[in-house]
Parts: sequence; structure tokens; C-alpha cells
Amino acid sequence: MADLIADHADIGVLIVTGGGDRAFVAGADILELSSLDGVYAGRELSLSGQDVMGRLSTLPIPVIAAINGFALGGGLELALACDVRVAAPGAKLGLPEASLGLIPGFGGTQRLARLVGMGRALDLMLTARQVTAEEALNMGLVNYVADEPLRRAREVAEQMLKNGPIALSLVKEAVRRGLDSSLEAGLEIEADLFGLTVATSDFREGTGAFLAKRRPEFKGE
Ligand SMILES: C/C=C/C(=O)SCCNC(=O)CCNC(=O)[C@H](O)C(C)(C)COP(=O)(O)OP(=O)(O)OC[C@H]1O[C@@H](n2cnc3c(N)ncnc32)[C@H](O)[C@@H]1OP(=O)(O)O
Repeated sequence: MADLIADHADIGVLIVTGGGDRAFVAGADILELSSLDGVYAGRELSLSGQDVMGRLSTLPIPVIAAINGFALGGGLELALACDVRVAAPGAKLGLPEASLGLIPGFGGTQRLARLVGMGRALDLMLTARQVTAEEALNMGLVNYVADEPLRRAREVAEQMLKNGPIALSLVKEAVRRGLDSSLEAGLEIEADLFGLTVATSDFREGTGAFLAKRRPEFKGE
């Protein structure tokens, strides 16, 4: 997917959703999981799933999950690797791996705790319970609840696309790298990336357009 995005410079935002109206993703195939044997095979599966989620989360464009039904296990981990989540009112979200005798292996233990805090993340993983879209909204697990999540995701994407594409990419990078650092190191990263944005034509265009009271036309340069 990263290659696909790199080859199509005109893609400004990626929206991920499920086919049909039952599920975003109901998780990894439990039949397939059941045939896993040995520590090594389990670790390899986890690493390859983490790699996919990592590629998604480090794309240089915003990624929105339109959660149109169940987002469970690996399905919620996929949504967690996105930047913004929009859920249908009837969506159910959870990390039920412990009910299968597993722990989440595609980044869920790390990304959920970073997103909603350790206490809420531990509650969800230790109970293996599913939460409604409303509960997910209240805990900050999703950003929006909308009857038509794909449509709402497109509206959010339209808002993002009005902004400078380099700025969008560097906002993601600053937040992501900063979260894994001390405050001091994170501020250093922010200053470096802020400096980069000041060197872009988009910065000239954005500030110039504001002062001229016109809409900016960003070129991603
Ligand atoms: C590292 C990553 C690890 C993981 O992701 S572990 C997997 C985490 N996911 C789960 O544990 C979810 C398992 N599925 C369910 O709990 C339920 O399903 C649902 C809540 C999603 C839906 O429940 P309902 O509406 O009652 O439908 P239904 O009859 O249970 O499911 C329809 C068919 O779909 C199959 N199915 C659902 N999820 C999975 C899955 N994750 N892997 C394999 N099969 C699945 C079922 O078995 C069934 O199949 P049939 O019609 O043949 O009885």
C-alpha cells in the first residue's frame, strides 16, 4: 500500500472501510489461527501483522477508518493504525483476543493504550468486551459517530484536503515520533519539522493567501 501511495502522488487521504454493512473487520481468521503451532510461528505472524499496521500508520497522508460494523481483534488494530476513526452508531469495537487465549498481536496492546490510556485499554483487553460506538466516542477510541460513516469520513477528508499536504504529513510525523520520546526530545522533533515547513512554498502560499484574503492553492512543495 505504501508503494501504491508513493506511485500516486495525487492521493491526498486514504479511507479504509469494510465491504457490506456487517463488519469493518471481525478480526483474523480464527480457523487459520487455530492451526498456529509453536512460539516461533506465533511471533512471526505477530511481526508480519505489526509490519502491515506500521506501514499504514506511517503513510505520509492522513488515513481515516470508516468503521461500518464489527471492528474486533485485528480489525480494531487496523482501525488503531489509522489516524482518525469514524464509527456507525451500531458498530461494536473490542480486542477479544484474551477470550481465545491470546493477546492482541497486531499492535493493539501498544496503540490502544497510547490512544485511550492504560486503564481503559487494560479494561477492554482484560474483559475482552465489545464497546458500542457511543462508549468508544466517550473514551476517545473513535473521533466521530455517524449514520453513514463513509460519507462522514469523506467530509473529514475534504476538510483535511484544504490544508497543506506537507504540513499534514509532518503533523503525523511529529505526533508519532514525539509520542515515543520524552517531552524534550518531542519538542526538538517539532522544532525541526516546523523549520522544514517554513522552507516550503506551501507555507508562502498559505500565509500569502490568508493575508490576501483568498483561498490557498497548495502544491505540496
Ligand atoms: C492477531 C489478531 C488476532 C485476532 O484478530 S483474533 C480474532 C478476533 N475476533 C473475534 O474474536 C471475533 C469473532 N467473531 C465473533 O465474535 C462473532 O462472529 C461476531 C461478533 C463478529 C458476529 O457475531 P454474529 O452476528 O452472532 O455472527 P456469527 O454467526 O458469530 O458469525 C458469522 C460467521 O462468521 C464467522 N466468523 C466471524 N468472525 C470470525 C473470525 N474472526 N474468524 C473466523 N470466522 C469468523 C462465524 O464463525 C460464523 O461462521 P458460520 O456462519 O460458518 O457459523
